[in-house]
Amino acid sequence: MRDEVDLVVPVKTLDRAKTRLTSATGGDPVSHAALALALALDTVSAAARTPGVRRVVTITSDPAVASEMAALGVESLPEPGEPGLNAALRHGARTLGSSRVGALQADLPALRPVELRAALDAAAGRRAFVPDRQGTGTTLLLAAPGGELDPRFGVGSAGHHRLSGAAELIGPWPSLRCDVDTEEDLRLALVLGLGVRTANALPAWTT
Ligand SMILES: Nc1nc2c(ncn2[C@@H]2O[C@H](COP(=O)(O)OP(=O)(O)OP(=O)(O)O)[C@@H](O)[C@H]2O)c(=O)[nH]1
Ligand SMILES: C=C(OP(=O)(O)O)C(=O)O
Repeated sequence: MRDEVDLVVPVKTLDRAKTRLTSATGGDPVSHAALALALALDTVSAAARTPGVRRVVTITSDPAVASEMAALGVESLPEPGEPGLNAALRHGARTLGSSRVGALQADLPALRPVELRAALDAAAGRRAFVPDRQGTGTTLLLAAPGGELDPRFGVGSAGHHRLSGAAELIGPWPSLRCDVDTEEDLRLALVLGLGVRTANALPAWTT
């Protein structure tokens, strides 16, 4: 039987999220929040449909995000007292107490379950990470079974995860490596095939 994994997905409050994408929505805060939410919902929906992913939990202090996730059947945990992305992920991983845990970024709107499954298989029981398409950031970090996640997300996180001893996984998984930070990333994700929520929240320039 396949090893099962529980995934923690961090989501900032929508009014602070995806600032590098602000120009894509013409500076309109309502459209921007809708796009940021759609990115996260499509990511989580694909992750939850991946065989062997037992549970997906978001970490967020935004009640609108928690409520939309609940409508998908996905539970949310509040942020811990300690600020920051890595603190949120450590808190989520420890709260879940899973036999195997991973952290997945919330901005993968083209994510295909078959590609996430292939990356989980490639980890083969190791603590491992998948770099983003530029090779500098990280889209997925997996703990070894029973091991600590030890997240080191932030600028240059691929290098930090590599230095921390995590195995680097690079495979034919464009949808897993295409995190959407900028308009250029959004255009590429559109070509790969966006999830339905992001497709519906796209700014006018894409149509
Ligand atoms: N819960 C939580 N999630 C965070 C925090 N910081 C970043 N994230 C999430 O971590 C993921 C990766 O962050 P980034 O790719 O930098 O996204 P972002 O911070 O929304 O985008 P920028 O504002 O453009 O930097 C996104 O899903 C964010 O929502 C945090 O402090 N708490
Ligand atoms: C926080 C990260 O995301 P990005 O580089 O996309 O901001 C990361 O990759 O560690």
